[in-house]
Amino acid sequence: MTTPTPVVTPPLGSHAKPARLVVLVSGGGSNLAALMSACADPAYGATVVAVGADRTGTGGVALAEDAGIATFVTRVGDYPNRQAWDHALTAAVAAHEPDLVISAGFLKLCGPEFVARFSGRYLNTHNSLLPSFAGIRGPADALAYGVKLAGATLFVVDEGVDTGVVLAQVAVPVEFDDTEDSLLERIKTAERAQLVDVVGRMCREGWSVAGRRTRIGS
Ligand SMILES: Nc1nc2c(c(=O)[nH]1)N[C@@H](CN(C=O)c1ccc(C(=O)N[C@@H](CCC(=O)O)C(=O)O)cc1)CN2
Ligand SMILES: NCC(=O)N[C@@H]1O[C@H](COP(=O)([O-])[O-])[C@@H](O)[C@H]1O
Repeated sequence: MTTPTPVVTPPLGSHAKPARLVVLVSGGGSNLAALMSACADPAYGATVVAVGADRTGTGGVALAEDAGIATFVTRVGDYPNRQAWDHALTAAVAAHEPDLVISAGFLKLCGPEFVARFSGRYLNTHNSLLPSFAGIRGPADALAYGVKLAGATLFVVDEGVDTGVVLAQVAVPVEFDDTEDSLLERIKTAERAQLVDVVGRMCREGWSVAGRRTRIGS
């Protein structure tokens, strides 16, 4: 089998010129909070320039507002169809000229226009070890199946559902007496650390993609 030629993305940011992150949320925003906290250190190499949501009243948008970060809400129901919503979301994100777009608990599938506009620069953190347990019930599905390892996956979003190339994965044990909540919390703790670590390294060191294989740094 021939090895595909790597597509190399150079570092996006530095201490002097941090990479611009736009973060999309639908909920409490603990992943966003972890990123915001990391970005407070100039050596991290990135800054959150805007936070967007698909619904009103999210904790994530409240966190951003409290920190003086720009926010926007783009609701599917405010548009005549999904394509028009996708177009509006693309424009809302593009207005902030992001180097990276990060879905952190964003519970909407983005359409072809969005995925094409931010191709290769749109990441999602998902709370399962993909390709197992895609969708919006990852931890519950993992618990129901009885797997011994659960975890989180950071990947580059494509037009499929949780099918993009994998950038990083972290595993946590599933205990015999876990509930959905206890497992979710264990996953989220590991997921946040992974997100902060890998996004920072991508911004400072760049990354390569060869077919489905990826490498952070050179
Ligand atoms: N084109 C893509 N967009 C997004 C992806 C992706 O892989 N491809 N990942 C997500 C997040 N995600 C899981 O990680 C995910 C989000 C939403 C859904 C879904 O079925 N959503 C329904 C609505 C559900 C609701 O509002 O409660 C929908 O979009 O209509 C599945 C997986 C980020 N976007
Ligand atoms: N498939 C989408 C999905 O389930 N995403 C999950 O939502 C949580 C958001 O938490 P947060 O709002 O505290 O960052 C995260 O665990 C993320 O993996």
